[in-house]
Amino acid sequence: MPHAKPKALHFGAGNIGRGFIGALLCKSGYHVVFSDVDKDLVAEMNKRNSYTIRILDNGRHTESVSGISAALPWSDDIICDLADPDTRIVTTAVGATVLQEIAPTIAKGLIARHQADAGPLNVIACENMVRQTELLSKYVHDHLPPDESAWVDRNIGFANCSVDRIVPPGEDDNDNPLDVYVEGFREWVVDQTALRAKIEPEVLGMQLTEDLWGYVERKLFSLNCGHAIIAYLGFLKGYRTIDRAVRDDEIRRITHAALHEGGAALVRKHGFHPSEHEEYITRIMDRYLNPNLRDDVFRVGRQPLRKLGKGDRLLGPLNMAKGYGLPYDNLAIGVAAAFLFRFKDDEQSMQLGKKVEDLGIERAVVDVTGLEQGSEEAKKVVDAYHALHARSTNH
Ligand SMILES: NC(=O)c1ccc[n+]([C@@H]2O[C@H](COP(=O)([O-])OP(=O)(O)OC[C@H]3O[C@@H](n4cnc5c(N)ncnc54)[C@H](O)[C@@H]3O)[C@@H](O)[C@H]2O)c1
Ligand SMILES: O=P(O)(O)OC[C@@H](O)[C@@H](O)[C@H](O)[C@H](O)CO
Repeated sequence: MPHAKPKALHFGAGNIGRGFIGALLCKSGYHVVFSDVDKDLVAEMNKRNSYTIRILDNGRHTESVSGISAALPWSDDIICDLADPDTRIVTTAVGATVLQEIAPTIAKGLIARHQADAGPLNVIACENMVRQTELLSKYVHDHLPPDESAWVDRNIGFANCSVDRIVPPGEDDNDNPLDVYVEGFREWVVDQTALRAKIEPEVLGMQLTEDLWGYVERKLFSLNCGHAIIAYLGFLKGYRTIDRAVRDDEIRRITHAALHEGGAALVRKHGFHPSEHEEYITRIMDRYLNPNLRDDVFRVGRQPLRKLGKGDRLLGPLNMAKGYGLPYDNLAIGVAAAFLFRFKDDEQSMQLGKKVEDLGIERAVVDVTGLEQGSEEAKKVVDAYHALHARSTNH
């Protein structure tokens, strides 16, 4: 049955899905269908159809989200939703490593949409990585025959974006397990040039731009960079939450200095005004310090192999700073700390530990980060690793 309202389909009903993207779409007048692999979560969403967002800034307040529904990704309902002319927008927040898993469903749904002559649609992946929606588009095209690929190119806008709001893990003692805790700050910037249809109704708080890359790199190489450094150094000193870790003088000094190292490179590359970028850094440091969020160092540090990727939050700014001949010593400390992060429930952290054990730290650094063997930057990371390892309380 078509809904009277325009529809949005959102993959991933986790923290950012419920706490930001799905909620914003709902507030903008869409009926939001969440799709998640978690059967209990899907059942709960269909039972309650609503939840509360608790905004944890100084003056705490709440927002309620209602009129939602949910379906499992492998259900026929999702294909029907993708083929429904009322569906205007598809978003994801499943994790960058999961995009490949949802691509076959999206491809199948888009073929059905073509057959139903249901018109254009925009897809926006809200994962923390550079060119995340382009990657999803590539995976989707891998599942399309050539004639369908051509139709999708003409009718489906795959738009990259930058998405920013800290949404920590939820608390277990809520009456409604769907409730979610967020910070007040939010920013969602989308590449307007890739859209294939006007986003209608307009999504409140979604900023459209023809020049996305400055936003993407500014956010990933600043907020996420500092966040990761606090998580890894915090773990080594035995802190459980980001706000506690960043209150440690040494961690705060290294993080702040790393943000300035990456910041100097960002200012050079994107032409940001230095004093505005300074304000951006100050605001980020304040966000880390928010004591109400109690964000988990294991959530923020999760999947260190992804975070140590060449274009990701640590190596991205390090390589950029190095490229401009700027200092990067504190960024190198952050990279080194990532090699010491261990959490038994985090597969990547355990794989990373095994790699260090098998190859030794010098070769592991080269293998994981793509830094050149014997280079000044690889050496700085290895030296910082040895210094941290010697002092760590967690090893
Ligand atoms: N939490 C944040 O502060 C935040 C902010 C900005 C961006 N992000 C990005 O959003 C994404 C999700 O992060 P999160 O913190 O919400 O994680 P999360 O673990 O809370 O949510 C991910 C959800 O995706 C679901 N999922 C996993 N595989 C799936 C599949 N195949 N199909 C459908 N659903 C699937 C999970 O069950 C889970 O509910 C990540 O890429 C993250 O980098 C997170
Ligand atoms: O989601 P990840 O694993 O890429 O990164 C962890 C956090 O840094 C991240 O989720 C931030 O909270 C978020 O990017 C804030 O906008």
